[in-house]
Amino acid sequence: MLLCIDCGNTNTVFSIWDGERFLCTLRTSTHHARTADAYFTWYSTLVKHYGIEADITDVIISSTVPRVVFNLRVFSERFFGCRPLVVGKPDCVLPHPPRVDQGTQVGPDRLVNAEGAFDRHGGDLIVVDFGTATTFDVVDTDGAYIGGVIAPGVNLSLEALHMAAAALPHVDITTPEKVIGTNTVACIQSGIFWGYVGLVREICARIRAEHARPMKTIATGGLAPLFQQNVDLFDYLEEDLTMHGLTVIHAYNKENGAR
Ligand SMILES: Nc1ncnc2c1ncn2[C@@H]1O[C@H](COP(=O)(O)OP(=O)(O)O)[C@@H](O)[C@H]1O
Ligand SMILES: CC(C)(COP(=O)(O)O)[C@@H](O)C(=O)NCCC(=O)O
Ligand SMILES: [K+]
Repeated sequence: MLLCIDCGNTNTVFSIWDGERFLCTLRTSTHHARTADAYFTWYSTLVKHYGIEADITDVIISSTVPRVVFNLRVFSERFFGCRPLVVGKPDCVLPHPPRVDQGTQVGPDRLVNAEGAFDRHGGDLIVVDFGTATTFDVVDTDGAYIGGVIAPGVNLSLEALHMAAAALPHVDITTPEKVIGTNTVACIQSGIFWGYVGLVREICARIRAEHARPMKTIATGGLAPLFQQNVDLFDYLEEDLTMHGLTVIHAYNKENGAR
């Protein structure tokens, strides 16, 4: 069985793939100082809790935080006896190499999203990932990642308002019913929610105009469901897109990779 690990700047997600489906999805906060032993204590407790018989033979990691990879490697080697495949490292080959400026280090999560989305939908796609950052990944007709857009994430923007303005409280994001807020919290929620709706619409429209071929949009990431509820922004919402991309890249490396 394959253990897929997606480490974002906020959350680290583990998912066990048995070759046909994901048996479980486990989430913890991302923390570079977490040790291999701490990962295993957390992981084995939850796997036992869910009654899963997991025989892990392979591990694949995508991490937007380079520092966590060391402990995840140790975790994989110590507890499953396998050397993990790490997206972005030279020994991990991609089915569709990205076409970007030379020397650019594309976030591995974005490359994984692109592969996952192309596998499910074919080419000419915009993947919108509502993570710590809100990213737009553009997938060309042949499946290559060809660039995109990085905007500040929803929670990051909320936190920035709170940090910089003495009278503004910390607010949780929701879907406001009205635009005109009649109290401070409602005003902030409206600004962030409708501001992001506008951001997504405008950026997608401009990408489409530049790309010149019809494109599908796919949303993923922790906060994607919030934006799918009331407004028609995306063709598909796929919460497991990054995990699916990891299974695609793993299978490709089994067939074509250096090991
Ligand atoms: N169900 C949820 N409700 C509200 N906020 C969430 C939920 N899931 C994730 N988040 C928040 O959404 C943001 C993005 O989460 P995630 O996609 O896990 O980010 P990353 O991949 O960058 O670690 C984070 O700020 C996280 O706290
Ligand atoms: C843009 C990101 C910070 C998004 O990370 P996330 O929100 O998933 O934690 C990450 O993909 C990254 O560090 N990218 C490197 C630069 C690039 O992709 O061009
Ligand atoms: K992400």
